[in-house]
Amino acid sequence: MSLSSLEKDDNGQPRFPGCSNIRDFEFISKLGEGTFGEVYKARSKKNNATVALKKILMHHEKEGFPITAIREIKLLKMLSHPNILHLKEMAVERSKGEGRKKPSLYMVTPYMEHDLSGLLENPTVQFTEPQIKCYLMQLIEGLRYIHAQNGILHRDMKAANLLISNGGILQIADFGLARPYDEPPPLPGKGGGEAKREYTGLVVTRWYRPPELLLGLRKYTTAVDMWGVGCVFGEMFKGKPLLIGNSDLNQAHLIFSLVGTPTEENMPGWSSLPGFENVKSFGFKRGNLHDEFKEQSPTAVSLLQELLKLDWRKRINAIDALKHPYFTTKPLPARPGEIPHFQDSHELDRKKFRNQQAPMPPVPGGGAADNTSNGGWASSGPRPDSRSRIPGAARGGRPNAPGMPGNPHRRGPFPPSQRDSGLPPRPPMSHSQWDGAQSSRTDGRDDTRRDRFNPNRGGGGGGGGGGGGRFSNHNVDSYVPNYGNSSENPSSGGADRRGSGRRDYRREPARRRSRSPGPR
Ligand SMILES: Nc1ncnc2c1ncn2[C@@H]1O[C@H](COP(=O)(O)OP(=O)(O)OP(=O)(O)O)[C@@H](O)[C@H]1O
Repeated sequence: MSLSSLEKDDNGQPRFPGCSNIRDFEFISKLGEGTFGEVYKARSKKNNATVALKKILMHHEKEGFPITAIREIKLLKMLSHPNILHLKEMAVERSKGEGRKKPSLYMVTPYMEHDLSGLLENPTVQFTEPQIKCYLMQLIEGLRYIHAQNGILHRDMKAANLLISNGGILQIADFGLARPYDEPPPLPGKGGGEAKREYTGLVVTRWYRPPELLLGLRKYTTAVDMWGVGCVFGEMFKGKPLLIGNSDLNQAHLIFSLVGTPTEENMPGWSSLPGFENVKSFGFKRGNLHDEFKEQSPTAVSLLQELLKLDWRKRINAIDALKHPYFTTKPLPARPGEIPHFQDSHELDRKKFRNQQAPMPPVPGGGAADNTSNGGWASSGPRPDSRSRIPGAARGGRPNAPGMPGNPHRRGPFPPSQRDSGLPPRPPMSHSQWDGAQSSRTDGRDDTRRDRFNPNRGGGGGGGGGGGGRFSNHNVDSYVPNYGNSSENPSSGGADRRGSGRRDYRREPARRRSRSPGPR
């Protein structure tokens, strides 16, 4: 196709298929701000559709289009599933009168009213068990599609990357760290299987990072995403992230406190992994998962245990997880259309939620009062039965906050002043960032929160263990990527954009990035 044969836009610029001009959209508000993109709510002037526009940030213009964005676009274009965010098109923004300045690019996706992290933070929202089952099932459906049907690893499973519409549909988003998986897809009854090749270890946000990655396994599998599912599942019950580690070592400690310490029986081969030396002195722990989730049903705890298995080869895969009795035991999963509408809740709304008044008492019949201008229930569907509301899944503030009365598993209707102090911070950043980088985040989990972060507040368990090596017992990671190994150089790919250090690429020397092929 020649340029001259293309349709032209209002400025006489060629209009590529699948690519709009940013002026075709009216910006409404900012939804999110990640390391690699800013996300806005907008309306299409062409068809009035509400969309999300993710601006691809060109931190280092000279180096061209970021590899993470190329990967994300390529994968999202390839995938088509109700539980995977749909990339509708791209939009170009050409700045006027700025000479040869490169245009900005936006990914255009349907607008989703919530992300799971924002929804869990919304004090007016109370999850019911059918609702949790409904979201969890859709999450696993999405993963079965990418793992078993498309051979893709997501590698950044976390609540903030799970988008939820007011129609009750959950979609997996943020494929910036995803990659094709070069092994046979998972098979029924075979857990995660084993990988033959090595991949970069600098993936997955710390709180959702599985034990094998923390211990340095490079031949990892789709089971890394399933661990994240277990963390998200637990988070839906608790109303806050399940394992809030303040360093990689502390993360491992929290994991072992919950599911027990590794042995050659429950995690064969663990003593040969690079991180072994640093955790071997932790001392035996049986794991307190049953206690932590004693209010939940036996089938819920059973599925949680399957997802949070130390042995990645035996960790349940997406195909088998969908067949777990949890989904066929009463209360049954809600149908997406039955879930009530909630006030829009994104990561950036966290600040707003923290300033909100104490929540209204839940309206009869479950769910929560909607305090948006239309007031009350915006739901078109029936409200869930209040009897199916689950213990421990109550909403409104971080449990376990100092001085909090009542059940530690419960997100009770605490006054905002108390909630405010109790929010978990984002996973801490790398040492270099702690040394004074200014953050551009404005979402209430902004980096300034690190000043207030109490390293001993991570939900039980101290660092322990020896320093150095893969882990250290400081409040920062010693887990620094080795840029000497070019085949594994993660620096421009974003592998470390979060996770072990949330390294800020804007601060990486350009010469490192330019050689980088991104995370592998
Ligand atoms: N289609 C969408 N509809 C509504 N909100 C969205 C949409 N896409 C993204 N968001 C919001 O923007 C946030 C960041 O999006 P995304 O994770 O894709 O960007 P990112 O730059 O990779 O962020 P991070 O570095 O924090 O992972 C999401 O958590 C969500 O709150």
